[in-house]
Amino acid sequence: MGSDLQSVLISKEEIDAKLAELAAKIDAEYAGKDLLIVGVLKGAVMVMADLARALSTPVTMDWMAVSSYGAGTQSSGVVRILKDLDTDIKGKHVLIVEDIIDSGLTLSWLLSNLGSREPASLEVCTLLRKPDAAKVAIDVKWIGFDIPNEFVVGYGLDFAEKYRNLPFVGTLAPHVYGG
Ligand SMILES: O=P(O)(O)OC[C@H]1O[C@H](OP(=O)(O)OP(=O)(O)O)[C@H](O)[C@@H]1O
Ligand code: HPA
Ligand SMILES: [Mg+2]
Repeated sequence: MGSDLQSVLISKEEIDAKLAELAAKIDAEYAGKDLLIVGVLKGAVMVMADLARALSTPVTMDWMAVSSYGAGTQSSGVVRILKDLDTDIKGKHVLIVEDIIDSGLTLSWLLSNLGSREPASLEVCTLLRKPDAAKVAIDVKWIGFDIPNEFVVGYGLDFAEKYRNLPFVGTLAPHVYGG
């Protein structure tokens, strides 16, 4: 596992099973509708890739890049758009796909930003959520796992851009980030 990691919190098998479960629910919700899934770069790349392949509903995919964490383990609270959507979402059914909701600040900002573009519907699917870290309340329709308020890495999630390619979600040893 390497000395930088403290423990495996959610295994690859648990992630796969959860995404299959979420995909079945999303398929049922959007049957007969055109669905655009929007991945929030960079963290959501793994969830997007695996969730999209677990869905039976044909989807189109677009990406937004925002950043609020920089190189630290605390949200700066300031969300910057690094890359906007390529497509106009007016009148479309949009599902935002996230890796994690931590303080909720990123998603709260995204929901208001994308909501103002008048989509037909706007929902959220996230693999992880930290209920004890919430600074704003957000209505999230599909949640994979509620996790403790610890900094996690892997399966898209980084610490200073590292560890995104781990196939599981793990906790980082405090010495790595000065904890
Ligand atoms: O609920 P919050 O406290 O706002 O945190 C969640 C957001 O933070 C992470 O993104 P980050 O800004 O680190 O960019 P990245 O996806 O490129 O790593 C994560 O991917 C979410 O988008
Ligand atoms: O726990 C986390 N780990 C990695 N990136 C994050 N972005 C928000 N919370 C986290
Ligand atoms: Mg990050």
